[in-house]
Amino acid sequence: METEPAVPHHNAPAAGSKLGVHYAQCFGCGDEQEAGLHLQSTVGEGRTVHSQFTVTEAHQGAPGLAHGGLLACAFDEALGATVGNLLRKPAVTGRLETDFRRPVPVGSILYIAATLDGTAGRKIYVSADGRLDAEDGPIAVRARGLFVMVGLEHFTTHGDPEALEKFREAARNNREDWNINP
Ligand SMILES: CCCCCCCC(=O)SCCNC(=O)CCNC(=O)[C@H](O)C(C)(C)COP(=O)(O)OP(=O)(O)OC[C@H]1O[C@@H](n2cnc3c(N)ncnc32)[C@H](O)[C@@H]1OP(=O)(O)O
Repeated sequence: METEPAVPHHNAPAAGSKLGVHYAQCFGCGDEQEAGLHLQSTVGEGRTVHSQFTVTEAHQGAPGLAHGGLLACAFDEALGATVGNLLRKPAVTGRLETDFRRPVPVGSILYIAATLDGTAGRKIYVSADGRLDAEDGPIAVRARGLFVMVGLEHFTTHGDPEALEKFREAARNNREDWNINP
């Protein structure tokens, strides 16, 4: 199947919009996960989303340095936020590749710029660069993801139905932040 340019949903938030927390318990962005990444994202021009996260002591692998798997988590979140908010269709990560180019010290801020690269049927291709301490800082991590669009039954069948209902209630009350309906 041929890859086509990804076309943002007509209700996708405009450039400059700050994206809210999509789920309070999410390790990537949730505000009820004390040791989580607390990633914050803003829609950029075109098919881009800019995210930031501050590396804390809770995120270490080696002393004073971020754990690689945790950095991959930040990219999963940043890419997922890009897919979810620009396309406004439920999708999950099928494949995530990360290139670790420089160590990321505790205390640094990672600036992640993600772009929707294209779609092919249910497949969504998305990629991102993570730069150290400034939007034009040196690239520390690069990632490419393949997300797969899923029906809401993916979450009802495999997830926690009670938590999902609370999530849907929050989404109904805050449609501007997140819309789980395709
Ligand atoms: C705002 C939101 C932010 C959220 C950020 C966090 C996002 C996440 O972390 S999601 C959690 C992690 N991911 C998961 O748990 C997903 C687990 N995997 C699954 O449920 C399934 O394997 C799933 C849904 C991805 C695909 O299964 P299924 O629906 O049966 O589709 P399937 O036919 O296998 O694949 C669809 C297409 O994707 C392709 N594909 C699926 N997985 C991969 C992969 N790993 N590599 C390459 N291609 C793949 C298939 O080849 C197929 O391609 P084609 O249409 O060309 O034949």
